[in-house]
Parts: sequence; structure tokens; C-alpha cells
Amino acid sequence: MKILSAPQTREADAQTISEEKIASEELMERAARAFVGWFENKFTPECPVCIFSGPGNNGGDGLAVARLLHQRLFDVQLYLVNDGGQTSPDFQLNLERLPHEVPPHDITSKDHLLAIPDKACVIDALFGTGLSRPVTGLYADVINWLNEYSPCTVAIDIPSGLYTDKQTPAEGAIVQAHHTVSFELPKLAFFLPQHEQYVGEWHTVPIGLSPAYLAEAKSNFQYVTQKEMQGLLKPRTKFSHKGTYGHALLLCGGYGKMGAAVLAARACLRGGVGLLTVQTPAIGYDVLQTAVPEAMLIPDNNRKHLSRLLESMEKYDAIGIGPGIGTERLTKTLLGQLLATTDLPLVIDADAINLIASSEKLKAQLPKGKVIFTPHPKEFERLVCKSNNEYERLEELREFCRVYQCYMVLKGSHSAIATPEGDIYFNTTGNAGMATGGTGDVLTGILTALVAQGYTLKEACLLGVYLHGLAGDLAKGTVGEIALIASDVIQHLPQAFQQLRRS
Ligand SMILES: NC(=O)C1=CN([C@@H]2O[C@H](COP(=O)(O)OP(=O)(O)OC[C@H]3O[C@@H](n4cnc5c(N)ncnc54)[C@H](O)[C@@H]3O)[C@@H](O)[C@H]2O)[C@@H](O)CC1
Ligand SMILES: Nc1ncnc2c1ncn2[C@@H]1O[C@H](COP(=O)(O)OP(=O)(O)O)[C@@H](O)[C@H]1O
Ligand SMILES: [K+]
Repeated sequence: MKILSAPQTREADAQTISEEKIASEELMERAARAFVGWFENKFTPECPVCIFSGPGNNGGDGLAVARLLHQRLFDVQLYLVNDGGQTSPDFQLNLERLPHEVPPHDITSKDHLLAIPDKACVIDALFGTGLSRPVTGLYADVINWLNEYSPCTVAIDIPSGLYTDKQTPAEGAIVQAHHTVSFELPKLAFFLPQHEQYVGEWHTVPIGLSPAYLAEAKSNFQYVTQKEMQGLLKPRTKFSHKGTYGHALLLCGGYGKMGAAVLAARACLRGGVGLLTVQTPAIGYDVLQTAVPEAMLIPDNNRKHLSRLLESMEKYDAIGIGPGIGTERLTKTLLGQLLATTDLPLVIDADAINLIASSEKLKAQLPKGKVIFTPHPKEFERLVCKSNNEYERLEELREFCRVYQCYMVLKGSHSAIATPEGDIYFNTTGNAGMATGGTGDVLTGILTALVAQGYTLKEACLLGVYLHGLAGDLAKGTVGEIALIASDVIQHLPQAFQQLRRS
């Protein structure tokens, strides 16, 4: 699903209004109703509501929400914050529609701010996507005060003060919301870790924006939905056999890190691969044969580290390399030989990324259109560069994938999947329980399995990252976030496949 920029959001609103031949106030009413529908599911009328409206249409939403919540028996206090600027026509209209039981209180100085009741919910309707400069002055005073005293803040559309799709200047105040309820689509800002403290949990509510506009809009940024992923999942056919589902080769494990190989191998098998061969250092032989009996094993000549490239790779369909391999010279040489000689698709993770990051020669050998990198932010920094902020990092991610014609999964809360064409897809599954050693090795196994089964590299990235997060979410359902370990993710992968198939 596309993520729109702030100007595109305005265009989408305008096109909807013109196609449906409705007044803009009607779209605002729809938006307010959608917000109130969400709000009523979350809060009961016992909870007092304090609404802070700014001068534009976001403020107008706040006014319409005040009227609708009052009709639904909520106790509403309404504050109009204005430093003397003009208000929008739809703001004015909704001001006139307010029932007399909801008298607006003007806030033109911070001295006008009144204490917020203990159990109240604050609705932030100061600014939305029309924010045109960093928030300072009176508005910043109100925002700072809310951030200090509001027990619970719900932002309409976007936390006030936060830029929709670019870096917010440091001097601007930003609302720290507990929930953000965005109209129709999430904003790019919601996917970036630096904004967690502002956005809180985000939700979207449909307001019926023009499907034609959404279909035609050009955006390099998308987010992954369950429906799209369901469409990618290939069925297993009746007369298929293990050869149908590909033969994966994993090069992984090292002294003290055989667990990484076990996790990657188990995940690869649970990822549906037909056959799996694992090449590990010789000390891993017993470990793997015992822990993963379904996998075939090729012990390396070297006891502790991978050192020898297999003579023939013909029978394999995909190679995954990296988990637990370390950064020994021998292993670096092997990696160089692999990059120079193979024409198989490669999933490159962990120390294999670090080895490539340390060598321009290895970078130059990367085969075009054949590689998926799966760095976490630190590995990304080594492989690509350090960034000043997360918008810059997204641009560097796109540029790297364009130059090297590779795919990359930049792992995190919303892992970003980048393609050589310059598109970035944000994942929407997963949870903080997955922030534990070994979950990345599991992802490498899953991606290698999907590529070996014939999914394109892009499909494998999208589907693999989604399923990995979904398995993590299902694991959270049984063991919770705190105790979750990487093996739990593998254990819930079967359920993740089944859930996606059924949904
Ligand atoms: N018809 C529409 O266009 C719809 C708009 N909707 C709402 O409208 C919002 C966008 O409304 P607007 O475009 O009116 O913009 P906003 O309400 O976000 O803000 C614009 C107003 O704030 C002022 N302003 C901007 N930055 C400021 C700053 N840093 N300090 C002080 N004043 C500042 C502008 O001069 C203008 O008066 C959306 O986020 C959404 O909440 C929804 O009601 C859906 C329909
Ligand atoms: N807060 C989080 N929310 C969702 N997913 C997360 C979170 N933290 C980590 N993950 C996921 O867990 C995995 C961690 O990978 P990585 O850091 O490489 O771990 P390791 O190297 O220990 O295997 C990634 O797929 C990442 O997206
Ligand atoms: K807002």
C-alpha cells in the first residue's frame, strides 16, 4: 500500500471532493466520524475528554470530533489555541455547529491553560499535514505543557508539530502522543524509530479517499499489507515433490556460534524448502546432525571456521551465508571466491555483511540483481555509511541498492525492504520481543528457503520479512514479549503460514 507525502494527501483530499461532488466540510465530517468510531472503541464516556484545536483543518477535525463525542455523551472540554492567525473556512463552519453545551475556551496565552483532570484523554488537533514550519511560540508552549501534564494523548491524523515526510527541524515542538489515528493511510514519519516517542501506537481509519488517486499516485514508499502478502504465497501442488521446492545451501556457523547455524537451518526448513544442505566448520558436524536431522551436512576442512568453497554448486537454487561465520581471513577469501564465481541468488547476513563492508574489492564483486542483504542498523552503517537522521538513511539505502543493483532488508521495528528500482517497503508485523539474539539468523533461513523455492528476490524479501514478524507476533501471543527467544519464532512459523493462507 502506498504511503503519500503531505502534498499528495492534500491532492487526494481534493480529488475525492471533486470526484464525489461533495463539499470539503463533508470529507471533514467523514474524517471526524471515522476518528470517533475508533475513539469509542478505546474509551468510554466515563473518561473526560479535552480537545485542543489549532487554526486549520486539523483544528476543524477537533471541533467536529467535539460535537460528535458530546452527542455520544462524553464530557468534552474544548480549547481553541490561536496566536492571532486566520482560521480555515471548515474550521469556522464547525465552530458554528458546536452545541452550546460545548463552549470553546480561547487559549491565546499559556496563562489560559487549565489543569487537565487525572483520568482525562487529550485529543491533539493542533496541526496536521498542513504544518508549514517548525512549531514555536504559543503553540510550542501548549505542546510542551501537554507533553508534561496530559495523562493520555490521542493525535488526530499526525502528532502536531511532526513533519509528515521529512526531518522536523530540532527547534520545533512536537506532541508526544500515546496513540495516533491517521486518516486512510499511515504517514512516512510513523515508520521511523526516531519518532516512536511522538507517534506512540498508530492506527488508520478509512475515510473513503479517491481509489483512482491512490492507484495512480507515484510513491517510492509503501507499507506491506496482509492482503498483498497473501497474494504472493504460492500453493503446494498435489504432484509436487521435494525437488519442486528447491535446494538451499546455507554457509553458516563458527566456533562458539553454532547456534546461529542451527537457527538458520531450522528456519530454512520451516520456510518450506525442498532440500537443505548446510556447510559448517568441522566442529559443527555433531551439533547440526543432532539438532537438525532434516538437513544434509558438509563439514568444512577447517575445524573452527568456514574456509573452503564447494567445488560444484550446480545442484543448489539459493545460498544463504553469514550467521555465525566470524570474520577470519580464510572466511573472507571463501566469500570473495563465492561472489566472483556463483550465479546463484545470495542472501547475505551478519558477518558476511561485515566482511563485505571491510573490503571495496568484495563490494565490487557483488553480482548484480542477485543479492539480498539483511543488515541491522549497525551492519548497515558499516556496509553503507553513518547517517545524520533516518530520512537520510532511507536515501542512502535507496542509493546503495541502486548502485549495487541489490535488495536490502534494513532490519528494525518496521524493517525497510529496498529494491534496485528505488522503492522502499515497510514491514508491518513483528514486535519488541524479537529484539533478542538469533532472530536475524531465523530471517536468513526463511529468506533463503523462499528464494530456493523460486520466489523472486523482491517477493522473498516482502513475504519472508512479513512471515518472520507474524511468527514473532504469534510467539508473543503464547510466551509474551519479554521471554520470547529466536526458537519461538521458528516454532510459530507453521502457524504464520497457515494464518496467512487462511486469511
Ligand atoms: N478537506 C480536507 O482537506 C481534509 C483535511 N483533513 C484534516 O486537515 C488537516 C490538514 O489541514 P490544513 O491543511 O488546514 O492544515 P493544518 O490544520 O495542519 O495546519 C494549517 C494551519 O496551521 C498554520 N500553521 C502551519 N504551521 C504552523 C506553525 N508551525 N505554527 C503556527 N501555525 C502554523 C497554517 O498557517 C494554517 O493556518 C489534516 O491533517 C486532517 O486532519 C481531514 O478533515 C480530512 C479532510
Ligand atoms: N522492536 C522490534 N520490533 C519488531 N521486530 C524487531 C524488533 N527488534 C528486532 N526485530 C526483528 O528481529 C530481527 C533481529 O535481527 P538481528 O539484529 O540481525 O539479530 P541477530 O543478529 O541476533 O540474529 C530482525 O528481523 C528485526 O526486524
Ligand atoms: K494533530
